[in-house]
Amino acid sequence: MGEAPAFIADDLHTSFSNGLHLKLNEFETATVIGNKTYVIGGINDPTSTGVRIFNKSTGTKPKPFKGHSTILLNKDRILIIKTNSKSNDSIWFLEVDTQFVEDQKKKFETEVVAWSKGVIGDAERPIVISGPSGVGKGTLINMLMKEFPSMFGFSVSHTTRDPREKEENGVHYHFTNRSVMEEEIKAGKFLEFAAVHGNLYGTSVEAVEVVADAGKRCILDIDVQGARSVRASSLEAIFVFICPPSFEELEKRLRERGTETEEQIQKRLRNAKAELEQGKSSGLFDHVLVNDDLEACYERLKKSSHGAFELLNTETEVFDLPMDFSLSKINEKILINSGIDERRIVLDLSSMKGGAPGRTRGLCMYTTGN
Ligand SMILES: Nc1ncnc2c1ncn2[C@@H]1O[C@H](COP(=O)(O)OP(=O)(O)OP(=O)(O)O)[C@@H](O)[C@H]1O
Ligand SMILES: Nc1nc2c(ncn2[C@@H]2O[C@H](COP(=O)(O)O)[C@@H](O)[C@H]2O)c(=O)[nH]1
Repeated sequence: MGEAPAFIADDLHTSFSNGLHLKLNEFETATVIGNKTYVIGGINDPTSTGVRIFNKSTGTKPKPFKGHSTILLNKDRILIIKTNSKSNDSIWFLEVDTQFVEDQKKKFETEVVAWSKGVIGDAERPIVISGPSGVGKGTLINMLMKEFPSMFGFSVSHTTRDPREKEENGVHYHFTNRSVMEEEIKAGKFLEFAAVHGNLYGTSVEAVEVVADAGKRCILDIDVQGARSVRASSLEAIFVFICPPSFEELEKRLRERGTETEEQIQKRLRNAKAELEQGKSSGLFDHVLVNDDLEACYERLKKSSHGAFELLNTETEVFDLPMDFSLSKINEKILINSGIDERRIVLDLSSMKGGAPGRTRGLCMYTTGN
């Protein structure tokens, strides 16, 4: 029996215990086994009994919609264009064999397909900043956010550690507890997570999406293990490692910050040794900066994030897609030919790149003709 992840067709409105919504055709039955739904029967092909297999799907799904057209792209994703919709909510992808789907398959050890929304416009590569505790990552990031508030957005991580004085939930971290976070990790909500200095820390997919959706470049402050996970993920980031000028200076900064107990400081310093070795030698990082003089390091950080200071194109025109259209593909351009007038809408996929998992940016859409 051939097994292919299936696209869920029109009129998605029956719910199954595995969270799947679909409408069965006449004479079809649906059986849920684990996270797969087997739809058997159907009246479309009288010569055989069709079997459709609906696998576990992940990502933000589109709201149920009636009309759509599909086109297969590179055999790794299906492009779905909704009819009678606004251009900013018309483009969806069902990823069947992308890197993101492969990652999810490994994680869940099951077949997975993933929805991702096509987003028109650009999103610059996120910046991952790592380095031992107390080296000055947060200080440098704050300087960047203060100088360029509309350009950079901070990825607010989840953590199971207690908030420090002046730390706000949802601003500095999403403070949570271990059992809740473990459940959310199992549910695939995290792009990366790691046990750091005795607590769990993680970057949710949503934390990155929120920043990208605001048209800003995302900054992640995460440890070396997290950086390694992000490097292996579908997020195309720039990786920067911050070193102290000496171990003694690192200890001094950590103590003078005054936010940890002596026991915690000792633990962080022990971990710093391994982190410094990995950071400097692993080839994981694109840039290694020494934070001796703060201003000088900040200037080098800005240079490392090359391209970051170009203006982001966040303004995109919104227009209506027709009720009826046909699709054709020429190279990297999808032509949406209106069935009613001479108007033709062009979707240019040539610069297609991921701003965040579950979101595809770098798409350009424009109209030609009347
Ligand atoms: N170049 C510098 N020279 C002197 N002090 C610095 C420098 N950079 C940062 N600091 C100070 O070092 C302390 C630690 O900095 P910061 O909190 O930014 O570190 P961090 O790397 O974000 O730590 P953590 O990973 O624990 O969050 C702060 O008190 C900060 O003011
Ligand atoms: N892997 C991840 N590491 C993270 C994340 N958020 C923060 N961190 C790192 O944890 C340590 C300690 O942070 P602190 O706020 O308790 O001092 C530091 O190295 C951070 O970079 C995350 O989401 N994932």
